[in-house]
Amino acid sequence: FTPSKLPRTSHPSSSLLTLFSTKSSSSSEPKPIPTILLAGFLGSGKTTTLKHLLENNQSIKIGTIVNDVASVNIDAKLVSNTDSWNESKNKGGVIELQNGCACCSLADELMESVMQLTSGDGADGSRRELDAIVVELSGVSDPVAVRDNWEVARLQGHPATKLASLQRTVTLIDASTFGTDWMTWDTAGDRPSWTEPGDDCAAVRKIPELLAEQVEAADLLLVNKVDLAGSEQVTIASGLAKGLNDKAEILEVEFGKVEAKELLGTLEILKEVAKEEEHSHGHHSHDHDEKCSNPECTDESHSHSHSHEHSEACSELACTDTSHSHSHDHKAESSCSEPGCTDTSHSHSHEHSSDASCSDPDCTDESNSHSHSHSHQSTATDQLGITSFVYKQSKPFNSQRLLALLNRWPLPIKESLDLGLTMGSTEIKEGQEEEEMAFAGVLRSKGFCWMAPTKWSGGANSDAWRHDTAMYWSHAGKHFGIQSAGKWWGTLGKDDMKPFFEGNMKEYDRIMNEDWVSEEWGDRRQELVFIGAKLVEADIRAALDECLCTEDEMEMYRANVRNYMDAKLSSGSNGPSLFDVGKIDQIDQ
Ligand SMILES: Nc1nc2c(ncn2[C@@H]2O[C@H](COP(=O)(O)OP(=O)(O)OP(=O)(O)O)[C@@H](O)[C@H]2O)c(=O)[nH]1
Repeated sequence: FTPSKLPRTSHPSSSLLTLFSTKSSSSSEPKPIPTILLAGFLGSGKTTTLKHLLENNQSIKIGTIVNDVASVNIDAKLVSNTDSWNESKNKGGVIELQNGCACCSLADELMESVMQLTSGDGADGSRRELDAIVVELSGVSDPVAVRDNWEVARLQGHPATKLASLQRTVTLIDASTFGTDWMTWDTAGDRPSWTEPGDDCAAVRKIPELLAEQVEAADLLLVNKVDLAGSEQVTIASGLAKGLNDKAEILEVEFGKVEAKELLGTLEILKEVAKEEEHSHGHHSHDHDEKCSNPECTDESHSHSHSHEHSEACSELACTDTSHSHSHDHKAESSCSEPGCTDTSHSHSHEHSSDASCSDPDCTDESNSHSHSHSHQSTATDQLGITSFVYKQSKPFNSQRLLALLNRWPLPIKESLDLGLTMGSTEIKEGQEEEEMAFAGVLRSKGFCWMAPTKWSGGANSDAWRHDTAMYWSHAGKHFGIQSAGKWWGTLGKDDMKPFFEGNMKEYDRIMNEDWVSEEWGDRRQELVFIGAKLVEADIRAALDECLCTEDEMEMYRANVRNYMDAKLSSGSNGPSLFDVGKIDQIDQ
């Protein structure tokens, strides 16, 4: 297990490591089907979004896998119904994942469902031709864990990963509750019907942690229910989401109304489908440009979802179709950043072809679909003053001083979050310690930390294990926790590490370049990300620096390591057990 990565206590699913065929792929194997994870809290609108996708795309054949927490999978029924109503040629099929979460207990079933979905298509048993697979996760699933499991399966050659490739995570956010949920003390088990009795894995999940994981994993964030939420709630939800994950595209939507290409994230799917259709039906699919509003267009087989050239027509008053989200496609040109475009109901997502005009230095989309979301979200984030920084140090924390600081850390309450986000919360009030106030604006912090042992001897009371153990620090909303994250790579020599990276030397090089702080200490380090509203970075850094071991403490640390090793060696045991990888994870759980 890689000590430099966040371990998921119950994943990767050990059962995924069970036996399956590791046949090597042959060139005749078909291209894997692009697979999308649809995540989001309970009730955020996943099923609504999925239904909208199935109802409003006439040419993409989508297979769905629906995971619900309850023993009766209502979502699967809803989706199945929608799928059945599709024109028969586009039916993708629906598979239920039931009574557990796909991130752990159902990991194997997810793989099997993919196999099932892509195998027979009924009568002749031939392979079902799908353009995409959408997996609707349960409201308490962690998409990162699903991806981790998938990757383990892929590395092990699971046949499902040859049939489908996990490409994208789309997370729904309920704009009307996001701010409140962020500041709750609840665990998922505290919410009626969020989890099934006995599903302890899901029940103990802290709601803000789940929210953070779901948001942070996303390639696309759909801030849903904007009709229900007030504009301030939408601003807070979008701003918080942007602060947690500034790499994701963010769209504000209602009833999950988003165009298929936004959700699926790749125009390749659509292009291939369009090509196929053109071949088989002649001219059937058409570009949704000016002709789209052609009053004579009577083609009922498509949804009349509109794409426009970016022109005055963008704000076309005559466009009264309420069934679609008015997400607009533009050709890349100077008018892309047109200051006059004030339509806040759409996302300004851009589609343009890869040509000379695509010289935007910020454009990193390798697939060339160049899907951009901008302006409204960044404005929201700017207004909220959400920023982030990384705290990196190559010394351990004095554990007692750090814990004392954390005890004084004022975790914000809901009211002050709203206040903090809209007015700034880092103003120092009379009688309050500057250091405490420095942390008031922190909404999320996470990363690895190195804590110096406090007792090198004393049997069960000894915490010498800290020397080897990377700690994962995770704070979301009111919840704060530090737990073991496995061993530092520095417990091994550079050469001993190499066998762990066979086939992935890039990661080895990355660790050497980015994480390996010194020959003496290896990758032991502090690496903490802070995200918050109007953070006073210098004060937070100063408060944390105060907790680092002093030079004298470092000398003592070194002496203790030497003594410890000498004692171990002279005890005649099989070498320094402190450095045995994989033995002490459970100590502080
Ligand atoms: N007003 C409003 N209601 C919405 C919107 N999106 C979804 N809903 C409603 O919210 C409720 C929950 O939506 P679902 O799509 O079932 O949510 P979900 O994420 O699939 O829920 P779970 O599968 O139970 O986690 C339904 O009653 C929807 O009709 C929206 O944008 N606005």
